[in-house]
Amino acid sequence: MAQYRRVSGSVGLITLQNPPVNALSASVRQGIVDSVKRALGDQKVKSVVICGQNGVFCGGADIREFGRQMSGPPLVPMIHDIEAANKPVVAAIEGSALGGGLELALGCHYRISHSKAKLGLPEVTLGLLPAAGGTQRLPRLIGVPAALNLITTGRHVTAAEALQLGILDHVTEHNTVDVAVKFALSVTGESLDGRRISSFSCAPLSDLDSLFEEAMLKVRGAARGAIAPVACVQAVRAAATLPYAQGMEREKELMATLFHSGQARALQYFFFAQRAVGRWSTPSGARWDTSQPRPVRKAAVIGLGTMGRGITVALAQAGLSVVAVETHAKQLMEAKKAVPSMLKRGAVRGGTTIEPDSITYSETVQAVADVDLVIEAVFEDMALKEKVFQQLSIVCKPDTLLCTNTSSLDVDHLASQTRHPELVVGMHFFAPAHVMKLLEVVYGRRSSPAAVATAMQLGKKMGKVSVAVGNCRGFAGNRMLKRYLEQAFFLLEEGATPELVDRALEEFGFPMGVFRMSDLSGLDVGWRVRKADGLADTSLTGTSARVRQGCRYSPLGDLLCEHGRFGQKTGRGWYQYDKPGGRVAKSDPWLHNFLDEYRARHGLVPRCIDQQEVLERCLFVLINEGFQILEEGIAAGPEDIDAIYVFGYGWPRHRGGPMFYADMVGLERVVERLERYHQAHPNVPYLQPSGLLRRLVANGSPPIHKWRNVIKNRNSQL
Ligand SMILES: CCCCCCC/C=C/C(=O)SCCNC(=O)CCNC(=O)[C@H](O)C(C)(C)COP(=O)(O)OP(=O)(O)OC[C@H]1O[C@@H](n2cnc3c(N)ncnc32)[C@H](O)[C@@H]1OP(=O)(O)O
Repeated sequence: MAQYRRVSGSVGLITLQNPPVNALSASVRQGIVDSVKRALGDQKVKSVVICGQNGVFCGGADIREFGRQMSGPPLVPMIHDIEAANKPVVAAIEGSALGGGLELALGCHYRISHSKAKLGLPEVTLGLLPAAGGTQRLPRLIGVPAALNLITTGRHVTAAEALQLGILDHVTEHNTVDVAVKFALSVTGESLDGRRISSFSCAPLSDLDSLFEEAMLKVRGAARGAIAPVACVQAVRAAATLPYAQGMEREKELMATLFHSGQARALQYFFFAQRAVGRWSTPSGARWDTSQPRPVRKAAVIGLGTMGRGITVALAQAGLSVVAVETHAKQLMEAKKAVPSMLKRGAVRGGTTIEPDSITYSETVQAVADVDLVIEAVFEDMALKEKVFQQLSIVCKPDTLLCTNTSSLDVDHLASQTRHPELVVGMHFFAPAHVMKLLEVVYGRRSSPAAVATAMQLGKKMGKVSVAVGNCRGFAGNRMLKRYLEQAFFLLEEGATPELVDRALEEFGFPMGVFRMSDLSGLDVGWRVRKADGLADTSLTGTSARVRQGCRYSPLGDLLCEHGRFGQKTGRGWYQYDKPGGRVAKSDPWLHNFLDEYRARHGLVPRCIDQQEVLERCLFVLINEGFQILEEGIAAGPEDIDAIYVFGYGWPRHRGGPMFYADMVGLERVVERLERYHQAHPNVPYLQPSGLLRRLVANGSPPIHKWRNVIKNRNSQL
């Protein structure tokens, strides 16, 4: 809807009304069309102001309408009619002017904004392009290079930057609508000839071809197979080379290729999925809207290795005062140097300032006596962690929340070491902890709703996407990853190479394939866990070398570690590097010989493995574990798993996340392929389709947003 009224005698004021962000739904567009017509037809009205209710100009087209039959007046002619009006139209921008919202403002003759507003054309992040004239008007207004940057990245800019770029005419600290109305009065009757952006030409550039070639190269490099950024470059090129009307045709044509694409569906699903994970709940009844978080002003970190340092930085960046504890003097000294420089680099990147004395360092756990929350980040060793939790339980205030940054250990067991198990939760950060967006908040059997709510809220304050998950080995992310890694090892045994497997995964859209990723994170990490679990026994020979607990097992990773090949840190792993710590992975003949010898030793006849098999084996088994996790209630919904994989494991966002990908591929096909692979590898039980996956197929493979109903029905029968 849009409200229309006349103010200050001669100004028609149009207010968009569609809470919470005044998205341009069919009824809002109809309201705008009707109001503009009224204003232009009213002789008493000399100028027009368009604003949005509740301090938000407009969050853009209504994304929820995209998957449906479109109705109501289309955006392009609506904006065209505003620009063609013979009375000045002023956009009064507060809050956000994004996507179609900014495109609407670009159709106005003047743009006035509050200093706190954010502007941008984020359509590319939804798999689209700004197809309401954005790709044609913005380059004409601010020049091709700046428009390319905004349109291909979708980044939001502040009002100050928008003013500098020339998007805005004026920025105010006062009531924006009042300022815009006054301004509209002041320009009444003035010529609008120089105010219609569609009549502008793009500022000439000396070498347009090389500018666009470079832009295309950059975009293709960063897009990892996403098609929208490429289409954005093509559309801006049309603005630079064609008259406006033809440019608009090109914009429409390019949008048509994107609009119904699987990538657009995936990205729009993911937009809502990110918001859905904020509405968390746990089986014990704790919920985002009813569980009260506790205030956390002062926090502590125990253990200042790589993770602890990152967490310390992230806490300080969130404005908390932090006590950083490390009992090893050398490690403490190193951390005292490293943390301030990490903070400094972060401040430069983010344009922020950090209070230098917000962090105090200590060599003893006693220093955490008065903190509100502790995050333990010591070495991944249960005995050590037990000791830390026992100590914390004595030293801390009785109501201090005790969190563990374990990546797989039992949170309930750690809680049992304390006097207040209800105040214990897992906070599983991803390295580097001050950079990576994902945080798994792991609730235990006894974690109180307030404890979960506090950890979730703290994560948000730290700029993380916090996902609540239940307690199990590896939680959601690493539990699924284990199956993916196992399949990758099995593929090597059967004839694949690390290069082949990695290429398939990288072409799928992962920034790194599984083997390059293992080399980066260190092969010794998994080896240590497998040794602790009694799995990494390379003394076994014959058939028993490749079987553990009755299931297929590959000792390849263990053997590599025994050769001292820990990945990048030792200069050798699945690949070779020019030196320890080197970054550029090169194919390693030693490794290929090693694989040949290994296969010969175990009587394995290598066969040709294609990329499709790599993707199906590695991804479908990971997805299958995801269904198992949903079945067990470890994750509340598919959106949680998808957010974990996109934000924590490099799953390409334009493929929506593993669970969305399964929906796209078709659940029946996933079941069929898993069954086939299970038949071929009967000693790999995880290739058997999970009960939930089968039930969804039996229920006619409902779309992903209906899966929760099937999960709920099952749980209510238990
Ligand atoms: C052939 C057809 C041609 C059509 C041409 C189309 C050209 C134009 C395309 C577009 O405009 S696409 C949309 C572009 N806009 C965006 O991408 C902005 C998306 N929104 C945001 O970034 C943020 O919501 C915000 C506006 C910055 C506000 O952030 P805040 O943190 O305050 O609130 P949120 O929790 O994010 O959102 C609240 C609520 O509103 C829903 N929502 C937000 N934007 C939209 C939207 N554009 N359409 C529909 N719904 C929207 C959001 O999902 C939240 O609801 P819940 O999911 O929590 O229920």
